[in-house]
Amino acid sequence: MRVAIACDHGGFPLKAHVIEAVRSLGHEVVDFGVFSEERVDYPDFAEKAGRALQRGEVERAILICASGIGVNIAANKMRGVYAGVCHDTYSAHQGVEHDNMNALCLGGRIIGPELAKEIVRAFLNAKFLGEDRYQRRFEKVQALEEEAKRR
Ligand SMILES: O=C(CO)[C@H](O)[C@H](O)[C@H](O)COP(=O)(O)O
Repeated sequence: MRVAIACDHGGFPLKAHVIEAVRSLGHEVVDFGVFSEERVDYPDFAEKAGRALQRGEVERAILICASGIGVNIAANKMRGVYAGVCHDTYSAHQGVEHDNMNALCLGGRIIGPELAKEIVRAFLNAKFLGEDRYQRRFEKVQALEEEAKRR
């Protein structure tokens, strides 16, 4: 699959390791930057990857800032983007299987490269189970999303 990757300066040191993990699974990386540790604003890069998800150009996104929190907040403001901060492998696969998470957020100042790579593998290998209860809950999330547009 095609996977968008975007980070800010706080996530930049981890980005190369994440890209390596994505490619090692045979997936294609679409890299939305950044390309240095020069200070930037995380919403700008979360938006680039989120728009690619919305346009259907990628199936998943991985966003990295210092904590994972900023990019997560920004990404979840975008329709059709379902992001979660995961610093353990269980959350990374369960978030996809149960919640249809399509964007993984990582903190470059929180975890190291080896754990990040395992988390990325868990996220990309997982599929939404779509069983009745998970589908029902996901549709309720989508209903909240629609309601937010009207308010
Ligand atoms: O981690 C973040 C938000 O949760 C941000 O993306 C920044 O990386 C963090 O705030 C650090 O920014 P700074 O300009 O290096 O202080």
